[in-house]
Amino acid sequence: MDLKPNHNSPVLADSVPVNKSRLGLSSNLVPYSASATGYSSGMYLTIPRRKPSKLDDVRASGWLDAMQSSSPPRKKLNKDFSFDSELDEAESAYRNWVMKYPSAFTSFEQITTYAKGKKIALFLDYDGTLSPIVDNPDRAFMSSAMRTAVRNVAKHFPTAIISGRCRDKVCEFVGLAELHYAGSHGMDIMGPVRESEFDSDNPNSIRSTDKQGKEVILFQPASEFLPMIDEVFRSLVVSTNDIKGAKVENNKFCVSVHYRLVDEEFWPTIAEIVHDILKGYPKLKLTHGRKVLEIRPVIDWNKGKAVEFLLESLGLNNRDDVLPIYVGDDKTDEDAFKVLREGNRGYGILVSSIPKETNALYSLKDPSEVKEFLKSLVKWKKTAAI
Ligand SMILES: O=P(O)(O)OC[C@H]1O[C@H](O[C@H]2O[C@H](CO)[C@@H](O)[C@H](O)[C@H]2O)[C@H](O)[C@@H](O)[C@@H]1O
Repeated sequence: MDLKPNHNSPVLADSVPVNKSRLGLSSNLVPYSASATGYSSGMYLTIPRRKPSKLDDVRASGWLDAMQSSSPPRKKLNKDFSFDSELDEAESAYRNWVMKYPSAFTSFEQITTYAKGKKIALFLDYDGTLSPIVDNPDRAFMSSAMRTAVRNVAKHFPTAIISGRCRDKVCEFVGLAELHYAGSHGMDIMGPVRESEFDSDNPNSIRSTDKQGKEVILFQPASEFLPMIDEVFRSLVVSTNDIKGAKVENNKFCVSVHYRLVDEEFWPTIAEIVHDILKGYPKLKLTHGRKVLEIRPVIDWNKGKAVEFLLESLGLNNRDDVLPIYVGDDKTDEDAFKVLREGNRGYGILVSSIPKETNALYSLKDPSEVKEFLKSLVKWKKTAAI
């Protein structure tokens, strides 16, 4: 089966910009200028080397570059108070990008033609996909129009939310009991019980009940990391306490360190703090999100694996008559796009208003386009059923 739209779709890597430090040319390997050199007591010219600082560590690891590139640059006004040519360039770059990753709207017919006779399974990320990105993560509410769109779509297609947030928090934000939820980037899944698949010996899989009293399976592949994550969360809260605007969020199996409201001057300090704490925890790793550093266990589990797990528990995995669609905006969603893209299993839709490297096949500009796309799916399903 060929799900690809009509474009060459390169599989691309991490979008951290390439610079000297990523190429291993860290600043302490570069000779200093003449003014910094001196003669030793002997005859030889020596080049004093600065002791590598913590800042070098975070630079060399590419963290600072990634932090700086984790959100679109601000639009600039020129002295005539009109947007300068950078904007035109940005627009034309976006137009070129959309040719490579067509809008799921303009390709709607292509998508639905392929979906005819198939069962669509829908996977939705939360922040930046169902809710717009806002300064305060505790106030990233979904509009009631979006909630209605998600509720309606879930009446026709099995629908799951897969978020980096703690599962309870994202359940509360979405507020729809009829959906399936995976929190902590897929490391905390509440899915339906499938007797045939339930492995009672698997310590990561336990039977539980949801808030409505329905029997469910809780799959938590990183459960052993809970005390460690909690410890790191507490250390980070203490260490970032004096940095204005910094916010540490406990997402149960991972921790988010937000720097959206931190003055850029202090971003290196945030990076150093996280870097230092992580040094003591080799079983934890760092990933980058939208103005957020995310600490999570080094386990082979991600949003892509969560999609596969949910498809399996819904009895929809490896079926030619099933079309999974995943909509997301962030780097962590790339794992899910990749799973769907490899083996032409389904469609990934990246939500972005700026060009980004992605494994998705289609794009949508922002959450309001996501809402319209969901509504269109419902409309199509209703007319297709007549
Ligand atoms: O997988 P997601 O549902 O997209 O969650 C990823 C992270 O989203 C949240 O942070 C982001 O959205 C905030 C609210 O708009 C914004 O303030 C922040 O800068 C963004 O990074 C959430 O707070 C994190 O815990 C999630 O990991």
